[in-house]
Order: sequence, then C-alpha cells, then structure tokens
Amino acid sequence: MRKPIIAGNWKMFKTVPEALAFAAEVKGKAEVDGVDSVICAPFTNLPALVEALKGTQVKVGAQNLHFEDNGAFTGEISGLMLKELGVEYVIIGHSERRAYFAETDEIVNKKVLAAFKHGLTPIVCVGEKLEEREAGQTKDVCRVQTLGAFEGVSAEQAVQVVVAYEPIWAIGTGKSSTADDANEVIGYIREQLAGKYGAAVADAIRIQYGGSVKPGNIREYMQQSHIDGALVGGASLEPASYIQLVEGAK
Ligand SMILES: O=C[C@H](O)COP(=O)(O)O
Repeated sequence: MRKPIIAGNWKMFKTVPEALAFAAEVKGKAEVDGVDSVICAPFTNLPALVEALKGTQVKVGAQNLHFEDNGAFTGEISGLMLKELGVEYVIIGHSERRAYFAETDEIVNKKVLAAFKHGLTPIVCVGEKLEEREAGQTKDVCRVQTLGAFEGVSAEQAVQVVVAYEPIWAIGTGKSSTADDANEVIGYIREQLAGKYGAAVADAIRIQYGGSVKPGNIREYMQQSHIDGALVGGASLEPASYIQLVEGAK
C-alpha cells in the first residue's frame, strides 16, 4: 500500500513573513495520519519554514538543487547545503526548469543522484508538452524522461523516489488532465519502472499527478489505482486550500 503524498510547489511566491504566516495556519491542520505533506518553498524561506514546522507532519522541500556539492556555480545551491538546513525533499526536473533553465534528462539524473548522496527525497517531474500530446507522443516522452531520471538509481533508492507526472499543458492553465487519462499515463510510467526494477519495486514507487489540482478535484485523482497524490502549484499557496488537499488525499 503506497502512502499518499501531497506536495505544494510554491514556485517563486512568498516572502519569509508570508511563509511563516502559512506555517502557523497549517500547523495541526495539514497533518493527516496516513498522508505525507510537503511544502516546497523558495530557497530564501527554507530555514524559517524548517524551524516553524519542526515537530509537525508537514515536511519542507526545495524546488531545485545543483548536482555538485560546491564549486564555482554562481547562484546555485547544493544538496549538501539543503541537507544542512534540515530540508527533506527536493523537486527535480520540473517542466519550468526544463523549459526556462535548459535542464536535460542527463542533468535531471545527476540531480537525482546528488539528492540521494545527501539523503534528500527527490520528487522527479516528467510530462509532455501540448504538441507532444497532440502528436501521440505522451508515453514516449514520459518513458524517456522517467528512465533517464532513474539511470544509476538502485532498487533500494528507487522505492524512495516520488515521481510527479505533470502534463505541461495542464500546469497553471486550469485545464487538468482527466483522472482516467492521468491514471493511464501513470500506469504506463509504472510499467516502465517495473521493466527496470521488477513489479514489487515499481508497485512501491509513489507517482503523483500534477496540473491544476485543487480541493475540488483531488478526490477524483486519488480514487485512481495508480495515482498516489499530487504536486500542486497555485492551490498550495493558500493555507485553507492546502489543508483541504491534504485531507482530500486520505
Ligand atoms: O509543480 C506544480 C505544477 O507545476 C502544477 O501547478 P498548478 O497546480 O498551478 O497547475
């Protein structure tokens, strides 16, 4: 039985006081037994959020890391630095990073390995663009991105990875993939992982759906056989909405 996981991706939103106000609101509320709850915040918020959420079931994640531990990489943050702060999760390969910061499957893979090196749980994003969906390439794109990300990842590590299937055309657009469609693609991703690691490992890997998930549609996704939670952008920014998402994942 896979434990559902709701991860909020705040993207480039919230100052430190705003993050702290959010933490105060969700404490004791976005904490549902049997559901993992994670807030992936901008780097500047991480120390304050780790402190504010200490002892709660709401964990803190980053939205990116560099694959090296240190070096002349102006503006970058390493897994070593995140771990030092008490961060537990890190989003890797979000489509916005692939599109605006030229992240390739190879870079995504190096980042996944770097996350493991520092004991961080990677949330690995895969998903197709609208034109790829229209050209019937959804599964091919997801297969290549998924297997690329898991290159050199052991079976023991693989079961800890969280995969987030996010069709790019559904992100922030209000156009969500139907639950059936998302389940079919996620089932296919699981099949690819089964081909690499065997069914028992693939069955243990949590795969989220992401793309215009809200309190009003979370239950629909959670009812699907392969969907184990959601990576949520816009609807994770308001405490009340985030709390409902975590409750809806039960
Ligand atoms: O990481 C989250 C996704 O990009 C989804 O964003 P959204 O929920 O605003 O569509």
